[in-house]
Amino acid sequence: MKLPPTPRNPNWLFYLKFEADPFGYMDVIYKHYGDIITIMSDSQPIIYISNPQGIKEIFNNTKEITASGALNQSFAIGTGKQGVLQLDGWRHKHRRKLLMTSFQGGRTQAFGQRICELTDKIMSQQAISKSFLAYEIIEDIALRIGIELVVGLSEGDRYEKIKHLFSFLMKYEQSSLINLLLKLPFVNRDFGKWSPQGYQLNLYQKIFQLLYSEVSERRQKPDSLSSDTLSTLISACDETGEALSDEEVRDLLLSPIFAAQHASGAAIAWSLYWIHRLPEVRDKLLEELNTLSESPDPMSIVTLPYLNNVCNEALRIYPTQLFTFPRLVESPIEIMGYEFDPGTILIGNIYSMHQREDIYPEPKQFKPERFFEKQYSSFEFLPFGGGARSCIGGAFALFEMKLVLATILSHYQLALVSKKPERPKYGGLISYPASGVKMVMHGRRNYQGYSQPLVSSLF
Ligand code: HEM
Repeated sequence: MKLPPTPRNPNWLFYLKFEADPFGYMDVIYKHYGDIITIMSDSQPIIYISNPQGIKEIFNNTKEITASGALNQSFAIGTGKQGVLQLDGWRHKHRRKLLMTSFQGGRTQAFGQRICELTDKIMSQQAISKSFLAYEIIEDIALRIGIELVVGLSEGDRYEKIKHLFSFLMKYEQSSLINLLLKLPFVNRDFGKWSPQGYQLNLYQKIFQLLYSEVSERRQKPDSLSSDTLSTLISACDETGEALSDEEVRDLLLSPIFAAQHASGAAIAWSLYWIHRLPEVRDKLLEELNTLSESPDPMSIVTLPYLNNVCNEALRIYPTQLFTFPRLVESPIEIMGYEFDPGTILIGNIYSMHQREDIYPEPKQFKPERFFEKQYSSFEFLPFGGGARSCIGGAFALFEMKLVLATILSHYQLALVSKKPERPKYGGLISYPASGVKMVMHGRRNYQGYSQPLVSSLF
């Protein structure tokens, strides 16, 4: 089997360069080796593809390529052994469908007003003229929305504990020191709760226990009026007609909460950054928001075309998930002139796909207009992946992005503190703003954009 080209660096140097500047290094690799490359992991070839034809094969060829759950076992530490990421075949399909019913259509639409209120409540707590890290605030909003949507909790002791643990875990895993320690093979073991990995496992165990208790209690007192994911799962049956076990329900809740917190939080923070870095984008967006009534219905916000394209462009230029989950070649297959044996791993390289100059002219420029000018195929623009393992929360994530951004933009006057570009950092699965997008609030904005004078004593 002749494999696609492999970057010449030894693996340790490859990972070091990627860690230091993930997007810059991927640009260099694309320029030197093209849109299909091999990275060897021990003796296992992993093929990264950033070509629409190749991506189409990964998403659509379900006969020779599977979305193997076994390849996602490393995430089980945070998502449990029976999480949707770890499942295969018909069981994966069935559980996906169950989860998707709670993230789609009327259920999420009814949640729109709540997203706007929550965003306004958190933003109104920011002091005027004092700087704050937008990524931290947005992550808090996204996590609250995620827990409420998935578990149905918005207050109380258990809610506070769950929220605190998810938030603390994210900070712990994004800390540069912990990240470095967890990469060292002789440190990355469970030596009890005083070791970095043992401590991390202990935090996950606490989350698992809290969610398990919530599942068991809700099973005792089901509420037919609740529309959260937990309610959907406890009233669902598996393929044999039996109810899902409490443990399985708990595992199925975990990856949606993590995704809502991490992926949505980073995507909204990146959008805020671009909007405030480019005054012409912010002004156009405000102009569009000013066409709405004073208290617009959330559904009129989500149909705004420029807002839609700002979100798309933010997801294009810095996609929060750089790669699709891995896929497994099950029988010999040819992709882009290369023949792959069973056992080869294929990954869609979302970032490099979104940076192709032939598809996105001036790819480094943030230009929402490009989405007015061209209709991109789902193999060219793929922030939510595609095929058998495509994002189950993609539609909800876009809905949430638009409502959070519209609420912030139309009610608050914000500015970036620094003129320096914000660097992306890659952690675990997602890329996020390395310095957290430092911003300052100058004041409130009234309906139609008239700004209110600064009255610090109000806050
Ligand atoms: C802007 C926010 C988000 C982005 C950019 C994003 C992106 C992605 C991507 C790229 C994948 C992998 C697709 C593939 O391998 O083909 C994925 C999978 C997934 N996403 Fe998202 N996501 C976001 C928000 C969410 C939200 C809000 C939820 C849940 C509420 C969610 C739940 C999931 C789950 C459960 C999977 C795995 C599906 C499976 O294993 O079948 N994501 N997401």
